[in-house]
Amino acid sequence: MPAFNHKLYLVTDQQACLGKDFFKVVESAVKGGVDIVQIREKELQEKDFLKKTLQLKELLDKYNVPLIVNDVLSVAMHGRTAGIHVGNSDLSPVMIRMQWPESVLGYSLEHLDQLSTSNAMVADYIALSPVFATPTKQDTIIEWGLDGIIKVRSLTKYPLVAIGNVHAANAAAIIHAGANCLAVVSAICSADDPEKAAAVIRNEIEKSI
Ligand SMILES: Cc1ncc(COP(=O)(O)OP(=O)(O)O)c(N)n1
Ligand SMILES: Cc1nc(C(=O)O)sc1CCOP(=O)(O)O
Ligand SMILES: [Mg+2]
Repeated sequence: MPAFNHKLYLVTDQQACLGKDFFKVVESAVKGGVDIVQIREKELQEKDFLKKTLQLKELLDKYNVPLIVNDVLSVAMHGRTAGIHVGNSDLSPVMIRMQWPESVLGYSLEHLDQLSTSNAMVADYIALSPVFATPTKQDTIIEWGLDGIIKVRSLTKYPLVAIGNVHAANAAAIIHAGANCLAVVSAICSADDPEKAAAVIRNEIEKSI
């Protein structure tokens, strides 16, 4: 199982880029301090998803930043990416681990009782889904909040990724509560200056660990 030592995780969203060039947004975010990227495409057919993934991987390889694919195992594997993120409506982490043992595998935790399942156990990191409610993804079940992070932290040593309405102003509190990594969509993708936005969040993280 690869170590997951990342701190600032960009989850891409073409729409959230608000018309800015997708690849420039990602490159700027990496220059600002993003150290892992997930490509999340809900509208693209598999062929186009793979094409965009390969293009993004070529860019990220120059910075030695790993690329994770959301949901689609075939794209993640054919794109020779670092791994995959799945939630509870996707192919299960247990099935993925059997087919792709060396992948970086992320799993979304939506209930406390999922923490002791084999799906959580085979993952490399656990995403608190969502830490705060967000307009970017509305089909969520709970809101972990800071108390939820503290609770999950007390029960597991797995790396915890906080996602959902994460931005510069709450970054320090989320890290202090016990998250290892912050995952961000709109606070970086929708910023006028994604490099600066990433740098400010990264600085908050570094000050808080
Ligand atoms: C880092 C990270 N955390 C959580 C999610 C959400 O995954 P999931 O619950 O499968 O929902 P979708 O992203 O597929 O809508 C994520 N993608 N990344
Ligand atoms: C992709 C995603 N997954 C979530 C989850 O709760 O599992 S929330 C989310 C979107 C997070 O966007 P923003 O940083 O703009 O709030
Ligand atoms: Mg999913």
